Amino acid sequence: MKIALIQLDIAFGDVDANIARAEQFIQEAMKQKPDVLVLPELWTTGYDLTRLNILADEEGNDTKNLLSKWATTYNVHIVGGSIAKKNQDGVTNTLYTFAKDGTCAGEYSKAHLFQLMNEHLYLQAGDKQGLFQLDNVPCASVICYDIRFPEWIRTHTVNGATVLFVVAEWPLPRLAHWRTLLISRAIENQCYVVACNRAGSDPNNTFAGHSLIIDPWGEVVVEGDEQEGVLYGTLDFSKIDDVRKGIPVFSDRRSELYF
Ligand SMILES: NC(=O)CCC(=O)C(=O)O
Repeated sequence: MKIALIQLDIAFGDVDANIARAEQFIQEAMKQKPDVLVLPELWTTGYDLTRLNILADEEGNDTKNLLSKWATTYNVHIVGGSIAKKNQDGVTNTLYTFAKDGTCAGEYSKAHLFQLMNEHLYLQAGDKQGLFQLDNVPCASVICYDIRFPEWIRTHTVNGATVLFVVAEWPLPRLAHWRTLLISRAIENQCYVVACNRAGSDPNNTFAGHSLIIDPWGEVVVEGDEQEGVLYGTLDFSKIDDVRKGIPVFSDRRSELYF
């Protein structure tokens, strides 16, 4: 499975500009014929939280139509970052995955809201797991701060996920945490971690970039720098079986001892 990570520099609150820029990068990425494209967190609006009442996408309908169209037009699966989705209870930070046939393969709303960036003031938390399949590969998606909750990630891998997609707007001052947490999640879950962060700045933060693909042994397959751009990497699923056979963490778990 060949992956392209679109490490976008998101224009603050400018949905049309972000869609146009993302499509330029998608066209560039498709020259390498990836199977899966990944976009970052809140890629249409950025963290323009005070204007979400006008910017958020009603029921995610515009985003779903766009991702479905891109998936069929470019013949590629899309882990569609996340967007602000407006529904009757408020706004969620929601990730849609579309398969190349244009169908929605998964929907996940960020479960852990990040208070340092005021998410709790403007967003509702999700409460459902992010499991889905692409080409019969069991996958899961989570969003940014979720990676600080190993028990949440473990819930997904115990339920079968072998590829963990992470979409993020992770600030530069905590770059070391980003790398360490992602590598740890890959090692402890013996799964691929495919993590797409944004580049650039907004009025409140400078973001880290450093999108990463990490294999089930914890080795970095590819890592970006802080600049906007596209990164490519290939997942070799035999590595998951090899690592899990060598150190059988899942069958050695003592779930009766844990919370
Ligand atoms: N957008 C986010 O969830 C950021 C999370 C973050 O920066 C962290 O340190 O955790």
